[in-house]
Amino acid sequence: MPEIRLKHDWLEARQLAFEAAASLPDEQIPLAAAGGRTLASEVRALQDLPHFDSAAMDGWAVSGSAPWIFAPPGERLYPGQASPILTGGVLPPGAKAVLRSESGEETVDGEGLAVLGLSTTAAPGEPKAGQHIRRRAQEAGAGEVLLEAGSILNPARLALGALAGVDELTVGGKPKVRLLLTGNEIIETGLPEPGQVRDVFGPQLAWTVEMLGGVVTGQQRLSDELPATVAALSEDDGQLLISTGGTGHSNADYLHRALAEIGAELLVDGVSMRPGAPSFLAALPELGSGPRFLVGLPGNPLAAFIGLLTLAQPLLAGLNGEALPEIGQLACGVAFEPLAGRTRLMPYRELYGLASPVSKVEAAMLRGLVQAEGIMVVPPHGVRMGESVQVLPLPWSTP
Ligand SMILES: Nc1nc2c(c(=O)[nH]1)N[C@H]1C(S)=C(S)[C@@H](COP(=O)(O)OP(=O)(O)OC[C@H]3O[C@@H](n4cnc5c(N)ncnc54)[C@H](O)[C@@H]3O)O[C@H]1N2
Ligand code: MOO
Repeated sequence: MPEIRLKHDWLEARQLAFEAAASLPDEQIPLAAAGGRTLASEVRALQDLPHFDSAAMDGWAVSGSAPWIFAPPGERLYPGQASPILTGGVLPPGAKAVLRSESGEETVDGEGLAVLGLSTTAAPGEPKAGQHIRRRAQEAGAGEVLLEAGSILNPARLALGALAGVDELTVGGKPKVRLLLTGNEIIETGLPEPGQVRDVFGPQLAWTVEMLGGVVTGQQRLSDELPATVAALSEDDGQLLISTGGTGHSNADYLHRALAEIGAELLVDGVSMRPGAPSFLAALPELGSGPRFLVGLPGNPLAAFIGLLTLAQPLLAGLNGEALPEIGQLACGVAFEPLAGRTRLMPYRELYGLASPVSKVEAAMLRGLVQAEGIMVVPPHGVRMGESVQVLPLPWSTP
């Protein structure tokens, strides 16, 4: 466990959050739930693909050349025999080709026997040997590697897994995240009255967390009271809880009291940054299924987003077995005075190749973030105009 210290500077807090997490073990999950996951072990064809010879067209399986008489369905065909078949149907033994329905005509000969001949629209030479037959193993032989370990399971790969008859896949472990939204003043629909606040996290935080590599298993409104908070922190259902609001130490804030009551360990107790200073990271007591963490985000919307990038993003990267996300560099378009001990995280746009801060970026605002292309990291000692600053991409602008 990292050493516990209070009020970490921004870089240190980010690093601590990353180091707190060990990469999760691989897991087996149902194929249909594996979209977007990283395959941990290769998938081989369990049998030939396809596993039997079949028709690629509706029509007749035929042997020899026209005219054909009909053999009993499914039985071996001898030269001069045919039997009806549908696309995907099992080819009877002895079939040399499939004549598609447009190219054949069933008639009755002089003795009243059903006969298949070529229609007037049949192409010259039709049916060629092997025509319209899907051969066994033409896509893959049994044992061939179909999907490489390390590949991201996109829709085509999932479909191929299904075609191969696979029911479960072994994928890299991904952190399960539950969201706890505090605040008795929060309403989820309609226009808030004075004293009420419209919830800005419910509609998007889960999505943002998914972009950062978490699997959100649930989202819960948490009333401002101690027993409910203790109960919510004591459920054994994943690796990470992310809370919003209630990071303060007022009578209405219960997170810190609940953490103390359950014996949690504060790994990052506030970050010397603006906004988002009260953001914290705690290690929760283990309940049987491995390490559990709580990232506490402040209630102010922009502050919460900065807390998410500072603590939750690196923690999720660590749990996913990924590297700490890289920080970019950009020349700064304005000068910033020093701000004792505080790193400023400012939404910016790139203008003429320079990082230029946007307006409306107070902790409780959101219009600045809407205009932003990234977050610039202004160190406590300030920045001269034209000097390089560190920049973080927004989760939704990451390639
Ligand atoms: N005496 C002090 N007061 C405050 C301090 C301080 O150091 N001393 N720090 C300020 C800072 S900085 C922040 S940030 C906030 C942190 O507040 P909390 O995390 O305790 O959050 P709340 O008090 O619950 O809410 C703050 C603010 O955010 C609004 N909020 C909460 N949830 C939502 C939501 N789901 N959607 C939209 N808005 C939400 C809430 O209504 C409040 O307006 O504390 C400062 N105070
Ligand atoms: O840091 Mo608070 O996070 O200013 O709103």
